[in-house]
Amino acid sequence: MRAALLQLTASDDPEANLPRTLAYVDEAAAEGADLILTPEVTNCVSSSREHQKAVLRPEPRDPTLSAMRAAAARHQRWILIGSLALRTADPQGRFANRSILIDPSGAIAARYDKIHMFDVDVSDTETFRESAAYRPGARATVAQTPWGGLGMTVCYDVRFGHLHRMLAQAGAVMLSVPAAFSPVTGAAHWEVLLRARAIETGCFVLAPAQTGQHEASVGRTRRTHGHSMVVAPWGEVLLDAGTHPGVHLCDIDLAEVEAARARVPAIHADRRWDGP
Ligand SMILES: O=C(O)CNC(=O)[C@H](CS)NC(=O)CCC(=O)C(=O)O
Repeated sequence: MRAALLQLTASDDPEANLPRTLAYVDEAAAEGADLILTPEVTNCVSSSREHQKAVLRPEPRDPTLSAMRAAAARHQRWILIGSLALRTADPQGRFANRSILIDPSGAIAARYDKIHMFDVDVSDTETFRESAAYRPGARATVAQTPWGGLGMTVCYDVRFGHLHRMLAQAGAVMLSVPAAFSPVTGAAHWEVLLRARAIETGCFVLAPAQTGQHEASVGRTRRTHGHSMVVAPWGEVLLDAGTHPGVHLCDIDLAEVEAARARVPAIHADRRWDGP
């Protein structure tokens, strides 16, 4: 199976971001990718709630989603939109941070709303209150694909190891971790967290990331860590995309999942304790 991770530097303008994303999808399809993955908030990286209110749409009217569904059908490939920021019917006006899997007919195969909100003071200058803008999801999702179960997560979820273990126990052989990681925590934690999740679960970890300096017409600009990554179930880093935007390909042999789990059966046979 050939995966293509699209590393993006999205701005806060969904209309301006879309042509670049679609050009990368075309490139990935031409390179023979079976599954094309994009980062968290593919449509809009913004720090301004007012701006988001003005530019975001609910799922049925989101132009990025419509265009990606058409692209999946045109190329007959699977596409995982790492996430879209979407309007919802939430009475408090909060958005959804929603990961969406599209099948090769262009139909939506699965959805996952990010569960863990990044409400963190990383440093004096880097503070995040994701829960002020987004409504957290409440349901974990393992999507069925031709290559086996795909456990869907988003960004900060990567720090909650039990979610990933649960996804693996529910049948995941791949975990998607689309991200817009902060540069400070990225440098310290990103790779080791992804490798830990892969080793603990015996899953392939597919982690497409936002990278670089994100242009913003409103509010403060943001920087992200980049380093989109694929990690094998034994823990090897198969792909580290560095910090340049673009299409990054990685060939994956799903037989490695059972091989790793047979060598160290921590996810199935040797499990004894499921919490208090
Ligand atoms: O804000 C949006 O529009 C979309 N959401 C994000 O970019 C989120 C919240 S700010 N980013 C993360 O979860 C980074 C986690 C991270 O960096 C860590 O765990 O260290």
